[in-house]
Amino acid sequence: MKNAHKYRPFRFSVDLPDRMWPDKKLDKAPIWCSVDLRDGNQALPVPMNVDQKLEYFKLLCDVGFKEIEVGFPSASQIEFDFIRKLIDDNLIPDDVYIQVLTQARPHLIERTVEAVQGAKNVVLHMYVATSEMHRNIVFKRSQEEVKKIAVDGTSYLKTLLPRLEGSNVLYEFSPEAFNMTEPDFALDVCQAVVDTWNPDEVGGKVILNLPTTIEGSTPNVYADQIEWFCRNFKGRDRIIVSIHTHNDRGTGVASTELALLAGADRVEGTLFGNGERTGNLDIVTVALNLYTMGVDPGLDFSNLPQIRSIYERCTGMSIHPRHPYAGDLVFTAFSGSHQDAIKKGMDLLKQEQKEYWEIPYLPVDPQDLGRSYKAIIRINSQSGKGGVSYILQEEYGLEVPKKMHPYVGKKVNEVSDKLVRELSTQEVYNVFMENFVNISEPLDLEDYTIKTKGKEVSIEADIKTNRKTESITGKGNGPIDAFVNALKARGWNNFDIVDYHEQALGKGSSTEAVAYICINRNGVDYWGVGRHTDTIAASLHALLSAYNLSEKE
Ligand SMILES: CC(=O)SCCNC(=O)CCNC(=O)[C@H](O)C(C)(C)COP(=O)(O)OP(=O)(O)OC[C@H]1O[C@@H](n2cnc3c(N)ncnc32)[C@H](O)[C@@H]1OP(=O)(O)O
Ligand SMILES: CC(C)C(=O)C(=O)O
Repeated sequence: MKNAHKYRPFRFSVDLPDRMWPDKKLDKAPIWCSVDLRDGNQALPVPMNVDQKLEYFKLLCDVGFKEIEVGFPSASQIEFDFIRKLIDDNLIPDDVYIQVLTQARPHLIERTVEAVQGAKNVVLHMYVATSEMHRNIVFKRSQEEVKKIAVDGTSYLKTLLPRLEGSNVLYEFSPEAFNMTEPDFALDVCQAVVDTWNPDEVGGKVILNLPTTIEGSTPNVYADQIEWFCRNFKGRDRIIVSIHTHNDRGTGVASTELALLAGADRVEGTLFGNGERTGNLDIVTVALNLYTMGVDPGLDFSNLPQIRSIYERCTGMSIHPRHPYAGDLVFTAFSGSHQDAIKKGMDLLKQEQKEYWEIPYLPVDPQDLGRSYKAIIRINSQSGKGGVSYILQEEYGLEVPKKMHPYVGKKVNEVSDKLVRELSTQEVYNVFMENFVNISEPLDLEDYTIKTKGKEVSIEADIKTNRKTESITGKGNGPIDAFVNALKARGWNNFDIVDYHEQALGKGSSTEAVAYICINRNGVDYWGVGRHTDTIAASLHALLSAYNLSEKE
């Protein structure tokens, strides 16, 4: 990268050697404000229409947002009409504040106030960019002149308050690009704006929203800026400190979390981080990060797939498969060691009543977010025996004995390696069935009869080979022992049973027996499985399967 010299180091840090935020903990939810319908919407190639906005607004209310920025009413007729519809059709829950954004220009302010007349609860949000870059490039004005835009805009808005008689009105001011503004100047503008609005006279607190409009530093620098601002603002109890981060450096979430440690009270963001360029802060992630630290976020994401589907339909955006919490693949392990650990964790969870969720590689219970356990393990050539046996157990109820896992895992791995792709659960099952279950060549059990006399069991079995059917007989202390002796007497010998397991599969009249038998032949272990409605038949098939597999090698 030969052009690094084009970019200069970040210049707007504060000097805060006694910073306190690194020792703080996130132990309560902030006030949340969704800006999906404004900042998110303004970044869409095709902004939402009124119907989509209505559906989205309902979604935000259902999730539990109490402050929702519903638009920039002076921007377009659609924005204006949507807000009017919300108010005129009484669609806003009584405990929800709608928020509207405007520049500090009189005709836009006036139109904004017109848009919200009659609303029960309103946040009037005005922004003026304060950064050096904006002052020089956009406004071409000095610090004092830019401050005057903010103060004059605030004064003008205040003169219109009588038009909102009967509404609960809060004022929000954003020094846009706060993070790239000289800290003293940002503080000075905000102080002047709050003094102009004078919350002691108007009532309520002023929301001072301090955005990283474009990210420009590491999150710790932003946290310092927020802590410094909170400490130095005169009349901290007259304001709510709000943060509004973007994600240009991919650290929108981190910036928000550190800024909360640094003293911010309120967070603006969007679902899944839709917004300008690389997006706004993803509120879902911050809220669920709190949740997974044991803090109730006060927002309900227990049906994330449904929220995601409404989001995708209304915005036309899609969610990356690895998007935190919401992506298709975030609860899926393909790799063997992860699968092994997840299977062990899930097995323990079934056996023990645990106080805390503790599954390696699954930081959150998928079911808490409306996801299932179905896809937590998927099989490809990176997968191992633990994952394969998890699928067989969870999807097909097959309790493959632990010592057999490596044999099944190897077969499945070979198939996936050969196909160079993921295997469906059905394919995993097929590999298991075809390679281990009821293997009937060269020897097949056609029929058998068991007789019991005292403790002795005798068997007569018809065994079909590729040429003919032979009847063999044997005695033993149980059916399997008798069958082994019958086989050995016929000369199909030179093996020992070294392991045996059985299970019932299914319920009621459709219950089947599954037997797993391991024989050792010439020092090598071979596992076979028998599946039958009859328990003894299942065991005999398991033994023959193991024997047949040893013959194939
Ligand atoms: C960081 C953010 O996301 S801020 C929100 C951004 N969102 C949007 O812009 C979406 C909605 N915006 C719009 O529909 C339009 O831009 C409107 C309606 C606000 C204004 O429209 P127009 O006046 O036609 O155009 P435009 O936005 O280009 O206006 C630029 C002028 O506003 C001035 N301006 C920009 N921001 C502000 C502000 N916050 N307060 C006062 N004046 C401002 C500029 O300096 C410029 O002035 P100039 O003409 O003297 O150079
Ligand atoms: C209007 C402000 C808060 C904004 O959207 C930003 O700075 O990103």
